[in-house]
This record gives sequence, C-alpha cells and structure tokens, in this order.
Amino acid sequence: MWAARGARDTRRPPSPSSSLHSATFSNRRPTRTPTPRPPSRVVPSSPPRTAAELPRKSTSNDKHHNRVNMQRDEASVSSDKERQEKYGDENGISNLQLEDLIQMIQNTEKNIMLLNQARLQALEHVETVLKEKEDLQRKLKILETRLSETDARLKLSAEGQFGTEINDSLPVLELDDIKEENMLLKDDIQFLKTMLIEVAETENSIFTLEKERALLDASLRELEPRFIDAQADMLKSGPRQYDAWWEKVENLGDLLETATNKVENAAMVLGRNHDLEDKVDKLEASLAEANISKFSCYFVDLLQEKIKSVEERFQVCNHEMHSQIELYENSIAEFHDILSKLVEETEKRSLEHSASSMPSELWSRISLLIDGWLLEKRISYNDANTLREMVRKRDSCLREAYLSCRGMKDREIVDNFLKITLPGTSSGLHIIHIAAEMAPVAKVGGLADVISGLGKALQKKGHLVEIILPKYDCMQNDQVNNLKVLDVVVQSYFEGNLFNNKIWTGTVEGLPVYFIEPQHPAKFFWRAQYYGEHDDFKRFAYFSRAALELLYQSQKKIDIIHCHDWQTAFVAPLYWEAYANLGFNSARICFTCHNFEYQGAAPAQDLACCGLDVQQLDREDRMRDNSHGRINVVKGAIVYSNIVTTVSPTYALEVRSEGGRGLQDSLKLHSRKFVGILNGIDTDTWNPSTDRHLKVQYNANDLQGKAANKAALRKQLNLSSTNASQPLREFEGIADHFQNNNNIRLLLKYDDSLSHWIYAASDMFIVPSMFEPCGLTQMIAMRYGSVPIVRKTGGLNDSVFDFDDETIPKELRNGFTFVHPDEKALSGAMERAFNYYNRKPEVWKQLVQKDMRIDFSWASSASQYEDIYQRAVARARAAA
Ligand SMILES: Nc1ncnc2c1ncn2[C@@H]1O[C@H](COP(=O)(O)OP(=O)(O)O)[C@@H](O)[C@H]1O
Repeated sequence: MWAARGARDTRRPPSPSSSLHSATFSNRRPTRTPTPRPPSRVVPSSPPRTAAELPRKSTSNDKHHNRVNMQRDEASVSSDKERQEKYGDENGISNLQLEDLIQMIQNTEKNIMLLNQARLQALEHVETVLKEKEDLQRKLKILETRLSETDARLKLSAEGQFGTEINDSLPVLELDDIKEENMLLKDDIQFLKTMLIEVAETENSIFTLEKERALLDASLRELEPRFIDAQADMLKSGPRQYDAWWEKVENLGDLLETATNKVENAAMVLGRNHDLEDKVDKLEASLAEANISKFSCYFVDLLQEKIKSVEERFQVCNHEMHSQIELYENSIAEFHDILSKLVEETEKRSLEHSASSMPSELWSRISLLIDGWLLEKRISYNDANTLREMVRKRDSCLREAYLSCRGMKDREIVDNFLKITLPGTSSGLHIIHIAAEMAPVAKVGGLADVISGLGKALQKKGHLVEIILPKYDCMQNDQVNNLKVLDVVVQSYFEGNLFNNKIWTGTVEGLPVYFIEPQHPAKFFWRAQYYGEHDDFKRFAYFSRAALELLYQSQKKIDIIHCHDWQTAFVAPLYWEAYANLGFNSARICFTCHNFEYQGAAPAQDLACCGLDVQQLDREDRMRDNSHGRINVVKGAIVYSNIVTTVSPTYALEVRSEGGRGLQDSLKLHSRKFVGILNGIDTDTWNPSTDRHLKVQYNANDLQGKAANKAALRKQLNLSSTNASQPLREFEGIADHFQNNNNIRLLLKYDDSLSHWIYAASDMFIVPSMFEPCGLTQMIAMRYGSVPIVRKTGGLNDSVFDFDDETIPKELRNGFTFVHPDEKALSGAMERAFNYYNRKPEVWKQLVQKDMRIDFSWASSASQYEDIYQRAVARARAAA
C-alpha cells in the first residue's frame, strides 16, 4: 500500500489535497499493555499454617504448604525483578534488602488473605458445630423422653403394677435411689441445654466478628493498590525510610502470626467440641444399654459421671472459645491501627515522590502564575525575574512552595513564593516563540509541528520556553490544559488607536502558552479558519504588535524572541524600531522562514497599521520588496533579525538562488546570519509503538501490527482485499473516477487521526515535490516503516538517501530518490522500490526496520538552535 503526498506548488493556506492519500485497514484491536493484576491469592484446602508463610518465620513442614509458598515466592521474585528493572536501585539499598522487603510485604499481604480464609473455614466449623449442637439437642430430647419413660416404669413397678420380674430383681429401696438419680440426670440435662444456648450466643458473636472482618476485607481491597504503590515508592526511598518500613512490616508480620496462632487455637477448640459430641453419642448408647439392662444402678452412676464430665468439658471449651475470640478481636483492632498508619505513610511518601519528579507541565503552570502576577502588578519586576530564574533551574524550593500551596488563597500563594526568592544565575535561556500555529492546538501543517517539537526539545535542555499564539475561535481548546483568562487587559496599538486584548494562558504539550484575543471590531481571529482571509496582512500585523506589547508590559528579561514565517515577521522590525528605544532590548531576534513562497508583500502604506514608520522602512536596504514597489515583511525580518534560519541545509542553498523567490540577494547580503537547520519530528507524538490512533501498535522488531493496520485501512476505505500488496495512486481531478476503483482512493480532507493511520498502513510514501523546504512527512513515514520515494529537493534531499546509490554510505541509504521533475523519473524510482518489495521481501523488511530505527528526533536540531541562540546572546553581552 502506498501513500502519496501531492507535489508542492502552493503553501499557506494549504490546499486540502496537499498531503496524505492512500488506503487500507484492519479489524484487529490494538494490542494493549496488560492491566496490572493484583497479587495472586492462594487458598489452602485446610486451615493454613500461616506462620509458615510469614517470611523468615517458617515452621511448617506441611508439603502442601511448602509447595504453595514456593509458588508464591517465585511470583514475588519475578515481580521484584520487574520492579527493579523499572525503578532501578537509586538510593543504594542493596538488592538483597529490597528483595527481602518486597518479598516480605507481598507475603504479609498474602498472609492477610490466608488469615481471612482461615477465619472463613473456622466459621464453617462453627456452622458444623451448630448443626451438631442441634443433633445433640435432638438426642438429649430423646434421652429425656426415655428417662421419663424409665421414671414411669419405676413408678409402676413401685406401685406393684409392673410384673414380678422387676420386683424380684430390684428391691424398693434401690428403685427409690434410681428415681433420685434420674431426677439428678434430668437436672444435668437441663444444665446441658443451658450450655448449648451459651454456645449459640458464642456463635452469634462470631458472626458479628465475621461482619467486622468483611468490612476489614473491603478496606484491605481498597488499600491494595496503594500498598503496591507504596512498594514501588519504597524502592525509591532512602535507607532511613527503608528501616522504618521494615520495622512496621515486621510488626505486622508478628501480629499476623499471633492472630494466626489464635485462629489455630480456635480450630483446636472446635476439634474438642467434636470429641464432646462423640462422648454424647456414647452417652446415648450407654443409656440405651441401661434401658436394655433394666435400670442398672451401676449404669446410672456411670451415666451421671459421664454427663458431669461432658458438662465440665463444655465449660472449658466455652471459656477457651470466649478468650480466643477476645484475643482475635484485639489483634484485628491492632492490625487495623497498623494498617491506617501504613496508609498515612504511603500517602506521605507518594507526595514526596511526586515532588521529586515534577513534570514540565507543572513548571509551566508556575511560570504562567508568575507572569500573571507581574502583569496584575502583584509582584515586582525583580521578584518575577528571580522566580523565573528559579523555574528555569527547576529550583527545589520553588517546587516545594508550589506543592504546599494547595488550598491557599491567592495572596498567601504570592507571599509563599516571594519568601523563597533568592538571587541566582543560570546558563539557560529565556526563549519566546511568537507564531501563528502550534500542534496540536492550532495546526495547519509543518510549522505547527516545529513550534511544539522544537519548544519541547529546548525546554528539555533546561531553557525557559514560552509560546505566544493568536486566540483563534477554531483552535482545539481541548488540547490546552488549564486554559484561563488573566485578570488583566493588555492594550496595543493599531491604526492610530489603542485596543484592549484579553490574555489567555494555558499549557500545551507541557509548554506555557499565551493566547492573545484582540478586542477589535474586525474580530481578527474569529473567522472559523486560520488563514485565507482578505485581511490576513492586517490580522497578523495586529497580532505581532500585541505579542510584543504583552512581552514589554510583562517586563520579561528575554534572551531570544523567535518569530516564524511572514505572519510574525513584523516582530523583527517592530522590536528594533519601536521597542528597543523604550529600553526593552535585552532579547536577540531569530526569524525562521519555513517557506519562501510566502513573503507577506503588501502596499507600503499597509505597514503603518501596526505602528511601523513607512518612510523609514520603505527602502531597498530595509523592507522594500526586491522586485515590486511594495513592502515585503519577510525581507524586513531578514534585515532586522539577529539570526535568520530556514528549515533544511539544502533549502538554504536553494533559496540563495531561484528558490528565494526574489529574496536571494537579501539572503546573500545577510548570509553571515543565515543558516539552514533540518527540522526534527516529535518522536513522542509520532511513535508507532504507542500511537493511540492506530488499530494495532507495532515496532521495528515486530512488524505484524503494520500489516494489520494496512488491512484495516483497506477495509475502512472499502478497497479490494484480494491483493494486499496492491498500490494506490492519487490526483484530485480523478477523485470521482477512483471512487469505484478497488485499489485507489483520493482523500481530500484534513484528518490528524487518519494521517497517523495512513503512515502506519502504507508500505511506501511518495513525496514527488517540486520543492520542499524540509518536509516532515517523509521522516514520519520512515518512523512508521513506510519507505519514502521522493524527489531530491530541499529537506527531502537532506533526509532521504537512495538505496541503490553506491556513492552514499550504505548505513545512510533509506529510500528511493529521483531528480528530474517528470513522470519517467518518478516511475523509475517506483519501479526500483517495487522490485525490492515484490522480489526481495527480506531485503525490503530490513530496509523497513532500518528506517524505523533512524533518529529523527529534535534532539540534534534543537542543539543547533541552542548553539546559534547562545552565540547571539554572547555577542550581545560582549557588545554591551
Ligand atoms: N490532510 C492532512 N491531514 C492531517 N495532517 C496532515 C494532512 N496533510 C499534512 N498533514 C500533516 O502536516 C504536517 C506536514 O508538514 P510538512 O511536511 O512540513 O509540510 P508543510 O510544510 O506543507 O506543512 C505533517 O505533520 C503531516 O502529517
């Protein structure tokens, strides 16, 4: 499958067909990172000897339990390893200690589960005992009936109605004795009944206990994820915390062991109840025997004795049960206490942890806070600068002050910040980008990618980077974090009047951004589109002036103001002609032209709208266009900037001749400050192994997902699926014609998500541009394993090297190129690519993998920008 980018012949506003065309699809779901699972729980088939499972305290010889422990240990060890790989051993705690600690925590947690299991099983036993008690009651009833029968018979026999046999064998005196004994027996049985009621009460209290245990269980489940976090935190804790945690975990272990023993004792007591039941059985049997042997005195004695012993045993058991339950209740309360302390500590630790690795997003918020306070005149210029310096240095005091501000009133926060202002120095620069686009909040094309990509890379290098954009009505507000309007109005000059501007702030991709919303009747940025308005010149002249006014009023001590393309090229002459005289002159101006096709030429008098002096600037050596009697804003930026760049070394050469579109002489004149730096791509945004827009994520080592994306896109675009390697072609004029074609689709729309998918689905990416200042698409394509076929021009020439060109080092060869801007040359390059694709799939695969591994990140390009910024700043300081 192929994606082709239209030959470049127009720039802003981009033609809707300017980029990606292709097709494919798959209905496979993306592979997802497995959700972390809770630690496995082992439920033993009998009440566990949990002490054996407590670390370093094992006493059990039970084979089954040993096996269970071994499985658990293996699980703990492997998860420990994973954690160690993830977090490393930053604080010098020995691996062994950490392993022990983690293993201990995991075992402890599992033991809690096991303890609960044991409790459940103990309860099951209690239920059994309850049933057995009922049996016992039934049997006692029978016993009672039989006794009363015996009583009746004895009565009859005493009255002489019972036959001679009895009268012969039992004298009357003996019968009286038996009667009395039977009465005693009855009392005993009554007593036994009372005891059984007591047992029932004990059971009730066990059920109450069980309820409490269930609550505890629920809170345990809630605590489980925090507990896991705490384990991770512990890996990062210093030795002191490690010791404290260790001690707590050991206490917990001891407590659990005690509780376990108690449960074991309870189980023993229940066992004794079984014995008791056996004895009652025997009693019953003996009674039957006594009945058969017709009330032998000896038997009744025996019976009485047995009942007495039953009663005694019952009392002992009951007492034991009560004390066990009491102990168990106490240990649960203790356990609860330790658990709450553990939670408290975990929360404290996680707060400390987040403080040590505060993301750039938060630093950006602090930076915006400081600027807001300065504009609102709540802090002085000096304090603001000191605080900014601290932001730049990622100062830990400032971080602490910010983190401790939660819930404070505004005034208190300001005071808090002012308290920690200390003088400091830094080699980092304060860089402001003023631009018309920024990805992903306001993106039309590559300029937007550059602003966020370069900004992030410079921020990573320790510079304080801020962006100023127009507040477009059509921008993606959902891509801005913390978007809010400042309680301040910045006035700026336009066409002889001052106009209010609302200032919005927010972070985009972790960078602090200002959005200017002009309160001008022309509603400059309420046009439902970024470019293409009849008054574009005025719209962006207004914006450039307002952006400088914002910087001026916020009294920032800026090192670099970086403006981009003709829309913000006004900044360079405005800064030096209108603001430097006011003392706002610490910054050096850098101008990047992303495309010399667009130069912002207009009738000379139009320049006056933003306060520039037309008389002064409409001169050959300043802003007058080289070929027409107009003024040219890009020329003005070339003349007035300290640094001028364009987006690739080859394009920098091209624009010194024809490619300069009339500005070649100016560029030659200012060639000492002019340089071409190849753009990078934002490798976080463009990453096939994490890209959420794809059907299936993949990487250079596992290309299966790429094929799945291709199949998915083909299906989505309703293309034939009979031949998966069928190519697509393009061109607007034949879009309708292609609509019913099985192998071709022409897509004429801007769709960011689809663009990601197309990069992933395509095998080849054709960029046959007539000219291409840099081009990002060929680099993004390579990152997604789509081999570029490009014309050797501009940045394409600096990033794509022909696979068959033996004059180029082999390791650099990554695509297919052609020079002549005609169909024959393009077909030749495509044929060569197809040859490899169809006939040498292994070679092709290696090429795809190699392309995916090329580093197109901003890192090296940002270093070049950093270098030229620093040199310009150093020159300025030396001159001062
Ligand atoms: N139709 C489109 N839908 C979504 N994104 C697009 C589209 N066309 C181009 N893009 C994106 O715009 C950027 C183009 O950058 P670049 O190659 O420098 O071209 P340009 O300078 O014309 O903007 C890339 O991020 C590309 O993915």
